[in-house]
Amino acid sequence: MNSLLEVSGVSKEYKKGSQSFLAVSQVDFSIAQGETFGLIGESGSGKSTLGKMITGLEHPTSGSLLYKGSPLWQGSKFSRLKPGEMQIVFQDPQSSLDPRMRIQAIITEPLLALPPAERAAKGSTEKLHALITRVGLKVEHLNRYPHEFSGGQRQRIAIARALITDPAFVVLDEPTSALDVSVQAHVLNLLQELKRERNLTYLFISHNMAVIRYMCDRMAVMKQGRIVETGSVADIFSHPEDAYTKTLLSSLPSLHAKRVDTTCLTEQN
Ligand SMILES: Nc1ncnc2c1ncn2[C@@H]1O[C@H](COP(=O)(O)OP(=O)(O)OP(=O)(O)O)[C@@H](O)[C@H]1O
Repeated sequence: MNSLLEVSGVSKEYKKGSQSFLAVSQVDFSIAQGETFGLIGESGSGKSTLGKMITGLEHPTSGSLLYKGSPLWQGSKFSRLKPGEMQIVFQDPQSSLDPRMRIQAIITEPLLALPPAERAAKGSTEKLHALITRVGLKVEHLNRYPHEFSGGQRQRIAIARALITDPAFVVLDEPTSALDVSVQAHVLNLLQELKRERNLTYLFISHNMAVIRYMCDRMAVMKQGRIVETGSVADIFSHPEDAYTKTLLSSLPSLHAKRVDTTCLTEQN
């Protein structure tokens, strides 16, 4: 298996005055090229902190993060191999989109990190129109503001913003948790399709076992900053070993549902 990302012994300690708190403790896992790797755990278990360390938004206290075999962190500096190679989509599109910016400016903002020629190529009118249409929105939406859209549409805008740089690796941090159930499956299906079309690798963070089962190839279960179980989704769902994983599975309403239910949905975008 070719690892795209290798996380080894990674910890994150937050300090507040004389107090310190270990949000992530000695975490190890790897993600192969083309895989969707799920991270599940209760609120506060360290999932988002891990996603932020991988994408350079938080600095690990210790441990190593290798991307394509090269360290992501050099001392206290995050070193991406190529700007825009990694992107992150956050849970709440309401707060992650600047209300004062038009959609076109929001989607093209990540291109500012790219060299001018690449910025021009990736932000061409043709590419922008193709991308906005591909995520299920319209070209005329580019002139509007975030408040003019539904939650599902706003998350489609956030997905377009993440993809404009043609990333290879995307962290999806609870990308559908803030959405109505009727909209969730549409956005999940869009993410699956985009992954296939663009040869993406995902780290998919969720607290919903059904969503992890639907989306992921392998997964890790986190509790209080530690990984308690890692394996293929099929193995963990059929033979969970850790007591906490068993608890998560027992709280799943329909353990035998292989898919997120898309049958009774109405498209709300
Ligand atoms: N910047 C910070 N300063 C101090 N503590 C923090 C900071 N960010 C996160 N924490 C703490 O670290 C722990 C892990 O938080 P994190 O957001 O990673 O958890 P999570 O598993 O993603 O939770 P959720 O599912 O609710 O998003 C929590 O106890 C949180 O309060």
